[in-house]
Amino acid sequence: MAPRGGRVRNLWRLRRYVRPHLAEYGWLLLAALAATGAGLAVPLITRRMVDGPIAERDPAGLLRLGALALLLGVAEAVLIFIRRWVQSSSAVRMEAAIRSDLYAHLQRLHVGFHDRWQSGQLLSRATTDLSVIRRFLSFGLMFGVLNVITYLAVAVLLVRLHWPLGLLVAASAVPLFLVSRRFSRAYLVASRRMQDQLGDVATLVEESARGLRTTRAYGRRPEMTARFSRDARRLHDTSIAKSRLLARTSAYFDLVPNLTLAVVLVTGAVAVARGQLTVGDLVAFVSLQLMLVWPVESLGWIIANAQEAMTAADRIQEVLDTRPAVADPPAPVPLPRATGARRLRFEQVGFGYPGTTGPVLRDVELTVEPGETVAVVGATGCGKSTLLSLVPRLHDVTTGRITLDGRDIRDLRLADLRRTVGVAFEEPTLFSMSVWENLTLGRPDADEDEVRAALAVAQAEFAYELPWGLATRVGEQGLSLSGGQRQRLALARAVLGRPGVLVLDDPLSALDVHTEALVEAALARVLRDTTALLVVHRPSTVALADRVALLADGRIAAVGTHSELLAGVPAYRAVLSAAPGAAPGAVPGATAEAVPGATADDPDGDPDGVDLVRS
Ligand SMILES: Nc1ncnc2c1ncn2[C@@H]1O[C@H](COP(=O)(O)OP(=O)(O)OP(=O)(O)O)[C@@H](O)[C@H]1O
Repeated sequence: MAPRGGRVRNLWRLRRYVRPHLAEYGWLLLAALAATGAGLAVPLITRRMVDGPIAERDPAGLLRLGALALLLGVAEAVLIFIRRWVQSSSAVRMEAAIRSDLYAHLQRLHVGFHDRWQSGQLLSRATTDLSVIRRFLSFGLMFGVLNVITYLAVAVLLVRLHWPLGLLVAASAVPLFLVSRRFSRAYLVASRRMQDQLGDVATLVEESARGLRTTRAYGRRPEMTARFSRDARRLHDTSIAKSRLLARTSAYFDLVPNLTLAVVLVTGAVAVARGQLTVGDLVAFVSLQLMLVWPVESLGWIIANAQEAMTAADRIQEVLDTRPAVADPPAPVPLPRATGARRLRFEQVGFGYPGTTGPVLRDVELTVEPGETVAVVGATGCGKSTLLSLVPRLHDVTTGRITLDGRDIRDLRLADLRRTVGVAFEEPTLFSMSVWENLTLGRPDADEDEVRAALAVAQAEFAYELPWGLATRVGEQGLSLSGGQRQRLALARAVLGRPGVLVLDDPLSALDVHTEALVEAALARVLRDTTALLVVHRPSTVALADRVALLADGRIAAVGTHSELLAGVPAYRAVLSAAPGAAPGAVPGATAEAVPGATADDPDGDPDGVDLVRS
């Protein structure tokens, strides 16, 4: 949590969203001041009525002044209506502008940021926190300014009517000020705690909704419910404590003006009896003082609202102040638009996730020649997916560099890089949009023929059989499709438009043997024209690759053809035989029939595989 000064500054920094509405705010303030002026004039007219027409029994004068009071009352009502109408709509527009900037920023932020932040915390910032800020901009701020002006104006009028009582009323602001200071400090802590806990609950709800199947399948509903109840109870307790704090302070804010009123009534009556004050003066004094009750009573709410808005601004700025770690370089190097395969090279690449001890990848040296396909094989958790994620710059290398046609990928414009690199992840994500939109996510300009060709490669023509064909909206995260169908659509998305580099993380894992064979055959044709890096778990998929890189302990332990590695690197054989789809005790490709050119007892093979490492 930022220090107090920082939080005020964070709220102040949102002024750029208010700036376009400054003129509206000016008019609003003017309307509000006019309404307050009209309201303040009524007690003064009442005073003249009491001391004039009523005391002198002058019905015509009474009617005149009554009509004037009525007119002022109507004017006040109309002005308040206009103020509220305009006020809400400009605040909603400001909220929408902040929300779209926040969303755009979240989209720009690197993957590492999203790894660290709970989605519920982001969700609550984009919803609850922004609503708090909208309430402050539409009501809290305006009433804060207006109430101070009203208080000052009334205090001046009261002092002019009867200075000792006027000063008494003005002095009653001192205890109010002291209470509000203590209250705002305590309320700030409580509101930050509540807004954070709200984010935790949102995270839990989101996680539970996503993991519903797993929870049900493992019969963990009671545990999940208990976990949710615990967090919800915590939020409930904080919320109650916060409300009680406000209730206690509001009671005090109620008490002060009412006590002052009692003193004024008694002292005022004595003053009237002594002839120091007219009845009209006393009526006007009391009426004006009554006008202060609401501004004082609402003080607690306004302070609470301002504190919540500061907390919300603090939480929003935490996100907006995070700079994308992966961004366009200041002077991007152009990547020739040439279609066709690119040369991908890892030069002494090292990488470690922020906040973790020790690198995941070390001194990775690997070249994938144009048109070549290299499979990355290794034990689970050795860093294969991490290695692939470096190519589209989901993360940046910690040491060394990755080049594309000799250019460091960090020197390229991100849009150029990502247009050149087609990616399919282990977990195929589909968005709540049509199949067509999902497919053309990275290439909105793709035409029907290109989409058809991509679907053919991925054996995903089933998409045409969906109720509305490619216009069918797939459910949240594509849940209405099977795992294999989602994977094939994700593969089609990656190969769409024949990117110069293809990065596929175990793209066929969810497919049955028959479909896998069909996809492999089609993919083999695509791979001929592109540079590809594939993470492969199944031995059968290794056949797609020209060469294989064995990753162990974050290093490339061996590089060679499948048959070379099979023959010469025991660790490779061990990894493949442990892989799903490998027959127990036998590795496909260990015989010459399974992978042409492979021999189980390659005479040139080095048992350690050290000589096979080349790039
Ligand atoms: N976002 C992350 N933050 C911190 N550590 C991570 C993150 N993602 C992965 N790791 C760690 O990095 C290491 C390599 O993970 P990675 O997913 O690259 O392995 P992998 O070889 O692809 O595994 P698998 O074959 O099981 O998919 C693991 O120890 C993992 O715990």
